[in-house]
Amino acid sequence: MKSSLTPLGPPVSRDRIIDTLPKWYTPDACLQLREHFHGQVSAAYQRRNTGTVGLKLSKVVVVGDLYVGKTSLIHRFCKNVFDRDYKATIGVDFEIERFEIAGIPYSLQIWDTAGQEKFKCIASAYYRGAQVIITAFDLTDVQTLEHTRQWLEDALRENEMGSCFIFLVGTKKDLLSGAACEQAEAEAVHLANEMQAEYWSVSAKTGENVKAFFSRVAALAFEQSVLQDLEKRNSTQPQEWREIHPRPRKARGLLA
Ligand SMILES: Nc1nc2c(ncn2[C@@H]2O[C@H](COP(=O)(O)OP(=O)(O)OP(=O)(O)O)[C@@H](O)[C@H]2O)c(=O)[nH]1
Ligand SMILES: [Mg+2]
Repeated sequence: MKSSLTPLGPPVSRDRIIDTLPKWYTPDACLQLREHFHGQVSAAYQRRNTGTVGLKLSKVVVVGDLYVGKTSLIHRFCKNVFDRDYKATIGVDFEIERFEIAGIPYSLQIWDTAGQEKFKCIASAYYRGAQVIITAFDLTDVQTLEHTRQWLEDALRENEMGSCFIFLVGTKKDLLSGAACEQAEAEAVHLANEMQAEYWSVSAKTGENVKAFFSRVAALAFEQSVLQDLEKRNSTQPQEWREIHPRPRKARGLLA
């Protein structure tokens, strides 16, 4: 499907083209069980009526303890590399990833923040305006899972209630298998439900689930952006127009 909007820069690579809503990791902790884009969103992109969404840069913030693998996860996705040596992130860093979703150009600005306590006040200055918060922990270190509550609370404090999609991500999946992996995932799924987050297990080392995870993030953020844009434009239409075209569900309802 070709976009009617002129994308900024060269065409997106083939593996950044998303035509259908990517699936969740587990239905036990997932933000959206639908297998297809929301009806209003499908109708909007078929009519090329996605407003300014094609020009939008959605902010994604990745938080979590030091050494859990935030930078490795982002680098695996954005650059397809993995570095065994640890280099602490100082403050923040970001990458921009361009997608084409349902024929519409769409970009994520992925903010990588430092887990080290001494950089926390620099990093937290960048939490504001996030559409997606990714809280990462190390599947082999249960303490890092316990700390995700605090990371999420700090990130949410800088954002409007109900305005962010939340993901809980267990990293270093390659280091666990069998019962140990199942046990760690079960604890994480439990916490994800409390946080109203979607749960994913990934490995930056092997690349397992990394592309699937970010595709899911991009597609859900895209869908929410289209719904919000439609809602905004509907609410500025005259009364008679609104009666013919009912308002879409509130985007925050996607979390239910
Ligand atoms: N085996 C394995 N090691 C990993 C994986 N992801 C990261 N690591 C290693 O874990 C260490 C920490 O990774 P980073 O990505 O730098 O961690 P971080 O969360 O960005 O750390 P800060 O920037 O200090 O907050 C590095 O030595 C990585 O090579 C993984 O999926 N599997
Ligand atoms: Mg880092």
